[in-house]
Amino acid sequence: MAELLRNIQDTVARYAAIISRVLDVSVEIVDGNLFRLAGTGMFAPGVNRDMSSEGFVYRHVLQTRKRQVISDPGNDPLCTHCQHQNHCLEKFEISTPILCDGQVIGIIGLACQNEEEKLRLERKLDDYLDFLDQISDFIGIKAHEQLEAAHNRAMISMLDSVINKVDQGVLILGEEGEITTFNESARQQLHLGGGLLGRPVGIAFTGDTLGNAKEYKLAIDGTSRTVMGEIFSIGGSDPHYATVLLFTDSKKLHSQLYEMTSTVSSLGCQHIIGTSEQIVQLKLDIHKVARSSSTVLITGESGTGKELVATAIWQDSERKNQRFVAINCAAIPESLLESELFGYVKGAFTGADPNGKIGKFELAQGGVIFLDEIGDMPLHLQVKLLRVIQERKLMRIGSNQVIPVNVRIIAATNKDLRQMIEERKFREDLYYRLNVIPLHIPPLRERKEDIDSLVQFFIERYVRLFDKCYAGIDEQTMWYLREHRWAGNIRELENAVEFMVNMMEEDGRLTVSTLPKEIRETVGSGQNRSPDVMTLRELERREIAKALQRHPATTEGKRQAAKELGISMATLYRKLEQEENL
Ligand SMILES: Nc1ncnc2c1ncn2[C@@H]1O[C@H](COP(=O)(O)OP(=O)(O)OP(=O)(O)O)[C@@H](O)[C@H]1O
Repeated sequence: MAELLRNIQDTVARYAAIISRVLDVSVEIVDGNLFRLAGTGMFAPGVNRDMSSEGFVYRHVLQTRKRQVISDPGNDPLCTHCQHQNHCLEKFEISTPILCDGQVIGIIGLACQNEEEKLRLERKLDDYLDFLDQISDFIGIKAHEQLEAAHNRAMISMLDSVINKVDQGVLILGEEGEITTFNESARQQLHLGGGLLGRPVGIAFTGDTLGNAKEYKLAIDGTSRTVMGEIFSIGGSDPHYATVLLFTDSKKLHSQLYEMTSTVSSLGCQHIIGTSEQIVQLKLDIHKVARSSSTVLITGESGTGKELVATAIWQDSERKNQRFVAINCAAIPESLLESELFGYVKGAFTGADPNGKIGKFELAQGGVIFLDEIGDMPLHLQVKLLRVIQERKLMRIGSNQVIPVNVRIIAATNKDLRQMIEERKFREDLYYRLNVIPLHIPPLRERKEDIDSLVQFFIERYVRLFDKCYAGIDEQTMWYLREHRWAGNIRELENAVEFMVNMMEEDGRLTVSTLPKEIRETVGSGQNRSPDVMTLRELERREIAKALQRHPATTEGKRQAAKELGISMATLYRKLEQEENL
């Protein structure tokens, strides 16, 4: 504060000159540290000088904040300690404080050097004192403005650094809707180059509120962008700062939501294990269908890899860098499925999350939606889904806004949809809309030749995951795995291998004893076969399994099993080998 006047030294000098010209006396103006900023007449040579060792009267003014008029310099009590007390050149003195926000920031000092000047001043003293007070006020106001401007500059620079730290986009608009301030996030989200300042922005509320944010369409340079955010009116007097828009680009918001909720792994065709003719053909088909946007219907028993095939189509397609959003129509309560699929806006219906929700279709915009267990979709929703597929548009529940949909649909089911159509549980028109590209995944029991490679694949996966040392798997154990019926298909096989790796002994070998009990029992007892289709070969397999199960998985155990079966060890090994090569 004491040095405030130094920032307006030119102004101070101008006022000193005016006073001097009007009153025709010597004038000086010092700041709060008694540093002379301006001087005329006898004070002119000492401008920019530190006067703190003198100025006894000034120090008194600084303390009392009151004007001092000294009509007999040298003899006044305030002059007692002054070094010039006995040879003072001044005949009359006036010291007027300059105040800013209640503090003395400087003093206007006026001195008469002869009696004539003194008489002139004394004659109209009251008028002159008023005049000095006014000039002091002017200087004080100017200093206050300076202080405000510096304060505002500091605020703006602090605000700038704060808004550049926030993730949200910030646009500050002037009264005419032109951009007056923006942050880096706004520039990036709106994909705008330099020169944002001054550009007009059209803001239109779409009518939808999701979460705490409203949805707006921003029109800048003829392009429209959808953002979610809040608008505040600043309400000050500065026309450059009328409105603040805090926003997140809808696409960014969708990505954040997707990151938070998605559990899908981006597995491609190379992760589909199997060398059977059916799997090789399936991979070729995936590669072909991946190129289009046509709807795909994947059928197959539970655990055959329908979701894996869906992600492989996505990963092989041009949409691989867009989102893959999966929804299991059987796992979501019927009452919630519609809002999960299409979303809803704030206040859409009672019982809903009051904040609204973005639907899976919207989340998948530009990418792929995987409708798993489509056979479990209730009939009334089948109608709505059909409409979205036909019109490629949707409306959030409770909203009037039509949203264009650019999403590839992949549906999957383990149900017989044709049968369901006959039973009037599935709409025929929807079936044909979905079944544009049908892909069927055969169950594992129809492609037993894939079992070995799948087992190896899962052993490697779980050995790595559990950080175990693996030394190999017994032929006899493999035989059990090949013989099992695998009602749960690959998921069941994977679980079995995970169990076995958990049970593995210190020696790192997977033996019959590590197999899940159920597999040992069903294969051993032949329960995995239907009795009326049992061939001689199967009968033989069954008996061998039973005999092996009765003895330990050692050479001696095998010798005893062979003895019980009435065959030699060599024949037993040959038969096990034949199974392996099947
Ligand atoms: N050919 C395969 N190669 C490697 N892993 C596979 C294969 N097929 C399926 N899997 C794995 O098996 C498990 C089950 O597969 P997925 O979930 O895709 O089956 P699904 O048919 O969609 O099952 P559901 O009908 O129960 O939804 C997953 O861990 C998947 O990665």
